[in-house]
Amino acid sequence: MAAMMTSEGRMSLTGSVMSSAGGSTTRFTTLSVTRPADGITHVELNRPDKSNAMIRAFWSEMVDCFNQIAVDPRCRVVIFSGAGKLFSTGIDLMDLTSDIRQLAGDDVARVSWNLRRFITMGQETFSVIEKCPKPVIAAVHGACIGEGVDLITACDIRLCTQDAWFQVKEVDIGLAADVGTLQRLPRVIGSRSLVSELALTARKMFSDEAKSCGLVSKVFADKEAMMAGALEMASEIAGRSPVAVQGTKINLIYSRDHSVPDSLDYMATWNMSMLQTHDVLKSAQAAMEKKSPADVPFSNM
Ligand SMILES: CC/C=C\C=C\CC(=O)SCCNC(=O)CCNC(=O)[C@H](O)C(C)(C)COP(=O)(O)OP(=O)(O)OC[C@H]1O[C@@H](n2cnc3c(N)ncnc32)[C@H](O)[C@@H]1OP(=O)(O)O
Repeated sequence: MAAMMTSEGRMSLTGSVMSSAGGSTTRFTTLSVTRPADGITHVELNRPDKSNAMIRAFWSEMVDCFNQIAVDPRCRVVIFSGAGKLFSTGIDLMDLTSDIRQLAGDDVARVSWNLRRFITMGQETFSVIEKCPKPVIAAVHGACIGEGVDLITACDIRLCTQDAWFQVKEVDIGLAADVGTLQRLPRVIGSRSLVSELALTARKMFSDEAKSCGLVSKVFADKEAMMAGALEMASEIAGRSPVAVQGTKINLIYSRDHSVPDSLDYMATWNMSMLQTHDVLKSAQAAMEKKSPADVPFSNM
């Protein structure tokens, strides 16, 4: 697959075409996938003229994209952002109404069955981020609404710009959020009271509050500064042992969903093989020699 420099000086995997480890290629219409530096994949929501509203093609493209990233040994960390003036206005409202109207089934059971499949497909769109062992850094500017919040709560790290705002908007369009926010947001920000307030009133939460409640870990002056910060953070992660990094993501998510004893048990089983990696010896030696992990060549995984 050809790699080339974009007009912005980034390394591009031929625009919105992504190659899996096996060499097959997928063309995305709603996502742009580039490689700005070694080990770093940048996935960008790419419908800027429609405020990155999420259409049905986006759902399946997300699944394909993250399943490919999961097995791409060249990718060690992902940055996720939105093209244009804002991150995303959530589900495409035109799509939503036509999808619901066109649901097949000649009685209530069959219509419900198909609606359930539709909802679980929507859920998988964002669950794939969590299932992908590579850490994902969400970089949010401007509005992040509805499904945009579903998306970022499935990411591992969230950054935003000073002008960013977040809105759990679903109650305003007559539904209970059903593709991840109600399940993940309470685990991201500690206060269930705040989660309930945001989800029940659909009020906007601006960047300062997002930082103080822990939804984001850093706020940047503007998008340029945020993307530079995201790239710097991604480089820090990409320079470390992929065995350590991916094991950390997987075990953090496991422990979020299980008891401490169960998680410790899982961890012990995980590391009984992973501790045998060469990366431990290499890293320990580098530490003794006062070298940075970034100076140690770790093979891809
Ligand atoms: C199974 C799953 C079921 C449902 C899940 C739902 C979760 C959700 O996502 S709920 C949230 C839905 N989103 C919204 O309610 C936001 C709608 N958008 C807005 O309110 C505004 O766009 C805005 C954020 C206030 C920004 O306004 P402005 O700066 O004036 O831009 P616009 O002119 O409105 O937008 C530009 C362009 O984009 C189109 N667009 C924006 N958002 C959506 C959207 N969500 N769906 C479809 N289209 C959208 C807008 O129509 C404009 O298009 P033009 O062709 O230029 O008119």
